[in-house]
Amino acid sequence: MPTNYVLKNAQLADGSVQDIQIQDEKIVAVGKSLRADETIDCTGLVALPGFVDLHTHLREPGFEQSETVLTGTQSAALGGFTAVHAMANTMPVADTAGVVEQVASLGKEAGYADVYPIGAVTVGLEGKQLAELGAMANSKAKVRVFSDDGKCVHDPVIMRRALEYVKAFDGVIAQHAQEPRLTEGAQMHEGAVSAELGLTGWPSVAEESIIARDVLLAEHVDSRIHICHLSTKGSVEIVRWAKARGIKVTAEVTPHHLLLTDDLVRSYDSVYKVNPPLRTSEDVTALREALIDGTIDIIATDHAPHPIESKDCEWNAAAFGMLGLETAASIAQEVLIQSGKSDWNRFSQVLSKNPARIAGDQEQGQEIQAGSFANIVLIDPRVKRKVVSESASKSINSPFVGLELPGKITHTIYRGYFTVRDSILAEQGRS
Ligand SMILES: NC(=O)N[C@@H](CC(=O)O)C(=O)O
Ligand SMILES: [Zn+2]
Ligand SMILES: [Zn+2]
Repeated sequence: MPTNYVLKNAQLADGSVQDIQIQDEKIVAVGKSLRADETIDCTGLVALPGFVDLHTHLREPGFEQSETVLTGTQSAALGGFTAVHAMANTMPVADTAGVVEQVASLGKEAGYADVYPIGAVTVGLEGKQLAELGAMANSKAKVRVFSDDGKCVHDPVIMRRALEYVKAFDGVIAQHAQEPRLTEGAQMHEGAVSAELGLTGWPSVAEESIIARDVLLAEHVDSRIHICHLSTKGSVEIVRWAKARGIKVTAEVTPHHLLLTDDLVRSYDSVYKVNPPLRTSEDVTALREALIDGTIDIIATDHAPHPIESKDCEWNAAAFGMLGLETAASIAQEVLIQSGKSDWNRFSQVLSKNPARIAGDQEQGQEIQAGSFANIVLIDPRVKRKVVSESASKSINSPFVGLELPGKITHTIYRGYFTVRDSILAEQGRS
């Protein structure tokens, strides 16, 4: 593995074509006619800061038959990610310094990406008692993002305390906005399709009412709130209103909510079962516009692997969740670039710079310039590819299999090392 090489003639987010010289962990120069021990021809490729996923389920500890930190970060590398934030709904739950340190050290051992554990907000995700946020923040894992994802922090007093607590270390609460009483037994989006299929609906208001409450709570205690997987037009309007008012709210959208609608549920194929549910085309349009105009800050995958037996059953019994790491960039390209509505600069903001900023990741999301850590992804935007079910993930619950999507990740560079080269995963991460 050369520690001194040049990526030749790569197109940067601003459209300029440059050489990028990398030495050890860092970018040492960006310019023309750079030389080093090895040269990699990047003509036609787009070079961007490595992607950062603020919402990944790595499933370890406890659900290793679905995914492990190793397989999840391999999948991340193939998708162009150099950092992932691992959700806390593991077993045991990541609600103590011990568990978050374990997840962080598994990430280091694997060596494919920075793994930042997300700490639970409440003990056991039970919504009753605040977890030891300070102990997790002060642990070796230095947790800054806290979430009960999978469950909503529905008690407003606990939410208020959590928001107040994380201010001390500039942390953020990431809320899974789902009013529990309004979604009891819910199986899909509540609307025309659920009525027709006779499935219990998940009304948009169940998401919107929690977001409205939480932005107001965040304003009241002057803290930061992040909204996970925004999925409705109404949610977009509330976030837009809150931002205009100066409330410190950030929001994410998943690739699947940018592309797919509840019409797909007519197939009763449980690969389309997800929380929050796939919504209507009107919602998809609003989410796309919000991503482009900055109301939505980031794309986060909500990569949620499940074993075959949890999906290969009737709709009502199937687990919620879908894969996302290896297809996220293609969907971002479809929505931002192929649509002609945005550019690589915005692409890079929503998949790298903004998630790194929200989470306070110091060594991620840096500009491609001398002095930055060499976390870089190279994309061939000209390629069209049909998504196949083979992937590095241990699970196969991708709703995108069979679809033709634009773009291909050719190389992922994590702290100077290739985790993916010529679209092939390195056998070992950064050991
Ligand atoms: N998105 C999902 O449908 N499922 C997630 C939980 C979550 O993100 O809420 C999971 O952990 O499987
Ligand atoms: Zn969630
Ligand atoms: Zn999730």
